Amino acid sequence: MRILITGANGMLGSVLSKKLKGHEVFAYSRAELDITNRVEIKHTLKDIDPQVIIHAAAYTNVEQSEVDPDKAYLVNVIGTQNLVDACVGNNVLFVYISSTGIYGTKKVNSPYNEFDEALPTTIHHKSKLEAEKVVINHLNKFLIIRTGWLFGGSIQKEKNFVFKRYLEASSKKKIYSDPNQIGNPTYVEDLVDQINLLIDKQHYGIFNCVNNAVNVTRLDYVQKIISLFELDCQVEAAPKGIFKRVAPVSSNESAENKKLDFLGVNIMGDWQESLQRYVKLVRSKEV
Ligand SMILES: NC(=O)C1=CN([C@@H]2O[C@H](COP(=O)(O)OP(=O)(O)OC[C@H]3O[C@@H](n4cnc5c(N)ncnc54)[C@H](OP(=O)(O)O)[C@@H]3O)[C@@H](O)[C@H]2O)C=CC1
Ligand SMILES: Cc1cn([C@H]2C[C@H](O)[C@@H](COP(=O)(O)OP(=O)(O)O[C@H]3O[C@@H](C)C(=O)[C@@H](O)[C@H]3O)O2)c(=O)[nH]c1=O
Repeated sequence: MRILITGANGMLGSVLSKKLKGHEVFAYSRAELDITNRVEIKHTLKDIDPQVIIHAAAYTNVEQSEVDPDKAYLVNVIGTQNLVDACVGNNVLFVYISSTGIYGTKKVNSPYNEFDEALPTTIHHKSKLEAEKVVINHLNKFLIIRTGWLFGGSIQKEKNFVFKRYLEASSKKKIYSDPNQIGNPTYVEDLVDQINLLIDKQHYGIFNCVNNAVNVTRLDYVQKIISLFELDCQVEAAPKGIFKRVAPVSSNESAENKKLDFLGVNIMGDWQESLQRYVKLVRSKEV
């Protein structure tokens, strides 16, 4: 299949670009294809005539989106609209990468599923939900993938939470992490396999796609990262106020893959096992 990938320089996009072997992949970084450039989008899609578009480009700075909402809406909503408009009338499968952060704050400590209403609380997550609506309202062949707390890929990527914690703990005896926010640390390699399976099996619609994690806090996550790197550093619960955020991010970004389970196609494994595989790669300098 001819697959076009946006955001190819990002944490997810770069792994998608490498891993979707067996397909004819056309991967574009921002420098090669800016999704806010409507004319460029139109020409590229006409030239490539893709059968699948995996749209992994986004403005992902949650904090900065509160300060500059126009930037978030321009890239995330209008950028998606530009791609969608160029697909209308073509028989292309559009895969949009969204976030479990869109569910908001209604549930306190139980995971969100696809039948929960999305009530986002931050500009970033509002922009992600608006983009979902653009896809749903204009296309009939789409996959919306709601994921969260991604890790993996090159250690140089800005969004690489795992490697950043490794660097921090390498130079300190004690670090802090948030004991109040829960979510599902999710390995990009697993996510790519899951997306590939959904495409192969011709499933369409909205899917939560996260690694299996029950009531896992950022503190649990960072403790596990540091223990897998075998660093001599204590990870303690951050006192209130240490991680002051501009964005009112939900303290519950956790989710379950209910629809994948119903359909018998959930191949997302346990987060700790996936994290172990990734840390092993980082330690052997393979990424
Ligand atoms: N990281 C996470 O924990 C989560 C991510 N997601 C979603 O997954 C997807 C991938 O995110 P992730 O890889 O982690 O994030 P990254 O920030 O690593 O990647 C996003 C990529 O989008 C590119 N981009 C930004 N603006 C434009 C533009 N105008 N035109 C083209 N490309 C652009 C960036 O380019 P450049 O490199 O030049 O800045 C970057 O490479 C996104 O849709 C994100 O919302 C969802 C939930 C959690
Ligand atoms: C630095 C640090 C942060 N934290 C906490 C504070 C804060 O809640 C959070 C910040 O991490 P991030 O910057 O990765 O968080 P954030 O940008 O909010 O991460 C997100 O990415 C976007 C794209 C999404 O869609 C979200 O759903 C989410 O997965 O982690 C720790 O617990 N320990 C630490 O050492």
